[in-house]
Amino acid sequence: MTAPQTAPQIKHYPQLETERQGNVLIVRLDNEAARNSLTREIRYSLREVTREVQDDYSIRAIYLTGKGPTFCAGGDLRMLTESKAPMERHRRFRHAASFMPQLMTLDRPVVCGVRGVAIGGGMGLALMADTIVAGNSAQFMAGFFRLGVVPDCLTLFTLPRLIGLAKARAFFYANTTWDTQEALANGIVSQVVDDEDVDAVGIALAHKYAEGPAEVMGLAKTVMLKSFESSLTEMMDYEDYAQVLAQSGPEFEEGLSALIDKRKPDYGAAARRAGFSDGMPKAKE
Ligand SMILES: CC(C)(COP(=O)(O)OP(=O)(O)OC[C@H]1O[C@@H](n2cnc3c(N)ncnc32)[C@H](O)[C@@H]1OP(=O)(O)O)[C@@H](O)C(=O)NCCC(=O)NCCSC(=O)/C=C1/CC=CC=CO1
Repeated sequence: MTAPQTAPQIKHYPQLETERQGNVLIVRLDNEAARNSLTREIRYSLREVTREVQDDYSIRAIYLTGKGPTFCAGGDLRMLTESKAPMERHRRFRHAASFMPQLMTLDRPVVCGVRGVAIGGGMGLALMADTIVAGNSAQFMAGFFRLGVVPDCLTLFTLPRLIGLAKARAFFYANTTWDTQEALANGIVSQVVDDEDVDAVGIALAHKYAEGPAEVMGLAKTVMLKSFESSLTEMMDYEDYAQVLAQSGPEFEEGLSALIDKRKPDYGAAARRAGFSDGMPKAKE
């Protein structure tokens, strides 16, 4: 039995544009009129597409970006004028938040391309990615205290870890805006390119990541995220567990034999041959 050559199509989700390029999924926030703010539709769609990717190991990396000149204007301000009843608010925000841990912990590399403003929750969304490629116009803005809301979209998790507690406090308290050079100097973006090159560079990087042992990289990502809440001995255990899993999988088999044969490994083909492309074990070729 041979593996299918054409990649399965991704479902359509409201206010998201999705495109399959081989084993890379491109996801574009698609609500330019409201500056890609995090509407119910976008949050729901991000949650659902992340779930779909979670189950589909034929997708080996993601490129996330926004359509139009603004990456993401953060939380949908219209939500703030809706009912103030505490339980209703709680439910609404829990629902609003449900895509975040899924995207943050997705066991596949995520590259984010940012052009224009990434403010508040929009910056939070970008920081959930493994790597950010910024265009010249990119601006990373705190935004939360201007509005009188607590920083959310996991920024209280990601930013202190990325830049340290003292710098994160100052960033939020002073309602800071970083241009690309400041974002680069603070290490939240990996490179700055012309706006028109952001997609090409970001997608090429996602393909490069996808060429790697994506499932093994996913294990490493999961263990890395645990490092902030674990002791040294727990980390030894996680590493050990991840290593045993990795070395029992097709990607390690491929990596080792490619090294011995002095050829470039084809991890994608190895994973396809093993038949786990949609998360369900299949008969081997
Ligand atoms: C700098 C801007 C992002 C873009 O400026 P500009 O290109 O000049 O566009 P505008 O004319 O201002 O806006 C165009 C239309 O988009 C609507 N819009 C913009 N931002 C939002 C938003 N966040 N939610 C809903 N709609 C938005 C705007 O109303 C215009 O619509 P009309 O054409 O119909 O009039 C600039 O737009 C800007 O500064 N926006 C606000 C950014 C902001 O403060 N975001 C919130 C940060 S805090 C956060 O994200 C967290 C929460 C927490 C909890 C709950 C709710 C919210 O946020």
